[in-house]
Amino acid sequence: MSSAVSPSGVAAASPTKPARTGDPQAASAAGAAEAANLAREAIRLLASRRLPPTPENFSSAYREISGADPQTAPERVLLTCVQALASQRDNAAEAKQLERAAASRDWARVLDLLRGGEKRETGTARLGELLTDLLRQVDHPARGWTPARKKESALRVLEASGADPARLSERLSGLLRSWSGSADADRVETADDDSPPATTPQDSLAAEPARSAERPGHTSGAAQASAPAPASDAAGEPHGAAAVAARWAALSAELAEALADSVPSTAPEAERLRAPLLAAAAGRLKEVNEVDVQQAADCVVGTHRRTWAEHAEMLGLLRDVMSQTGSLVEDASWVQSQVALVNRELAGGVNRRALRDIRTVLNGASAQQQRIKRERDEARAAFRLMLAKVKEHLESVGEQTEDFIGQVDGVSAAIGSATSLEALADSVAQLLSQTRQMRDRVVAGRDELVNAQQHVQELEDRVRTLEAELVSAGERVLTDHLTQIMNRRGLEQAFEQLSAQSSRASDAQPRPLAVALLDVDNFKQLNDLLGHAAGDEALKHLAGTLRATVRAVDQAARYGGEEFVVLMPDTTLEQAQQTMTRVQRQLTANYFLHDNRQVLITFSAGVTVWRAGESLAEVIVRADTGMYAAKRSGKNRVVPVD
Ligand SMILES: Nc1nc2c(ncn2[C@@H]2O[C@H](COP(=O)(O)OP(=O)(O)OP(=O)(O)O)[C@@H](O)[C@H]2O)c(=O)[nH]1
Repeated sequence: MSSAVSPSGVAAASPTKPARTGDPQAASAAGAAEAANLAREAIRLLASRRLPPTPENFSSAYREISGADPQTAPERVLLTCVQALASQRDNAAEAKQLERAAASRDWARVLDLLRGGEKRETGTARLGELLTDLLRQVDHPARGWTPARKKESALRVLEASGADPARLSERLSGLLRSWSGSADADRVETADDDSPPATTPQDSLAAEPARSAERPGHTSGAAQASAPAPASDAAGEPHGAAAVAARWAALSAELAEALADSVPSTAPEAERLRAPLLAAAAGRLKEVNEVDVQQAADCVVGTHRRTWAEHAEMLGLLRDVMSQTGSLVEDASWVQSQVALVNRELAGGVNRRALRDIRTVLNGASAQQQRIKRERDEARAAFRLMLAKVKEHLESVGEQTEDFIGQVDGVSAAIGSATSLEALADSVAQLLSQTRQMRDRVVAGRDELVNAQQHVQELEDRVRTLEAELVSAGERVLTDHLTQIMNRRGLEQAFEQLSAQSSRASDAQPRPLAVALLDVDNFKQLNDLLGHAAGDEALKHLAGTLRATVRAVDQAARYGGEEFVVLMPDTTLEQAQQTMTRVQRQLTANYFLHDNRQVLITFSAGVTVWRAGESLAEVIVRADTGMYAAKRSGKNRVVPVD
């Protein structure tokens, strides 16, 4: 849930409009805990529906869960949200500041901290917020700042900052501070500007006729058309306050358009967020309100922040890969598989957790590789030593054998010429002693060789074990840590292989690849009744049953949460349906045991057959329609989709 709830989203949800009717002192500890749980559940619900945690969405989710309006206990709810956000901060000092500000009900400070903090690092991320503040504040007169003067100073900042978002952010921050009376506007606006500051906004504008409106590629014609008709000079050029108004209308339109362009198309409700901004870009400023702009800005800021964080993570990962390549070249196949893994991650759109996983694996693998290298070097040295010993031994055996043969010949001659029994006995005793010595030397040499060979064997075994560990470290990144079956990444890899295999099928030998999507029935209820840990065990039980029931060539994966996917090569739609029904029967025969109680786990599934050229996501969407049909028609069934 932490990834689904963006800090900026919750910041927008709560502190911007804190209700002031709550009575925290009257609330009992139990009531506060309940409110905290409800708030957490509300945020979870929003995350599961992929809705941004705006004040409206939050209120309706809270109402849906509790049946009550969160406005009845606003401060408690707010406090819970801020505490949740604080607990997600990496920076302990920032987390403490947040908690302290929330505890003292200093919501303005909370908002400031939520907006400041991490975003200070990224000029781009800050920009969305600054532009929102700028739009919001510009029409409000402040001490020493008429709206016209504000607009004029904003124009100067924008024009003087070029295309550098960090510079623009810094200057806009300064400008906003100066509007609120805490800084010198001219210093901020012209900090590294060579041109002397204009004496008045009007002078400045008169000296530089409507530059922004003339910019090539500028698309705010509609905005200009709908702005109040500016007063014109003899040449037809607007001037004075009218010129300011015209340029401001153009600028607002440009800003709105830029903000609309920055809302990523993948964002939930992207079209809804973009619509009011596009209306503003077309000059229909009345259709836009503060909440719309704030929501869009939050979305843009959140996306930028994630992108920057992922970017930083990716750079770190690439650095790791580069620094590890040297030590990994010993095992080229392993390197290739890891490089393929990294490439796949990068191609599929990076996300922080995946990158962090890969990084951990690569770091572990690098250390492992170093150990392998060391032990392999030792094994090689021991082997060389053993060879040297064998050679030495063979040489000495050769010499000794020659000596021995000489001695035996000598003794034979002595035996042949022995004239007495005593002389014969001496010669035989000599022969026996020489034979014994020879045998002792052979045994000693053999023992030495056996020891050396054992040592080499041990070292080789160790290298083999380490290499196997290295491979399993690579595989770990493809395995779901809870159920020990494949995770989504593993599934993608298996799908690539099996779909390629299925593509090679001929008419004479069709190789259909069936895909099943399973979703556990009433899993929330199971979690609620038996606890989350039991829920985890139930998932493990299901994964184990799945793996044990399908064929070895079938690939089962945890797709996420309580959803599983099974890829079944060489399987028709009908066979796939039968297989999933068999898994269901197996689950009823093989109950999940919790505290010695039998708990029946059922699932609903959709099955379909992959069509050539389809992506994994596409075929899963089709299986998903079957799964939903199974849920709607009473659950615990399998629905095939052609
Ligand atoms: N214990 C546990 N629960 C999880 C895990 N992942 C997701 N869940 C929970 O699974 C539940 C899914 O709930 P719903 O999507 O409402 O689905 P359901 O209760 O199974 O309802 P139906 O699908 O309509 O049968 C949520 O409560 C999630 O918190 C997990 O890894 N472990």
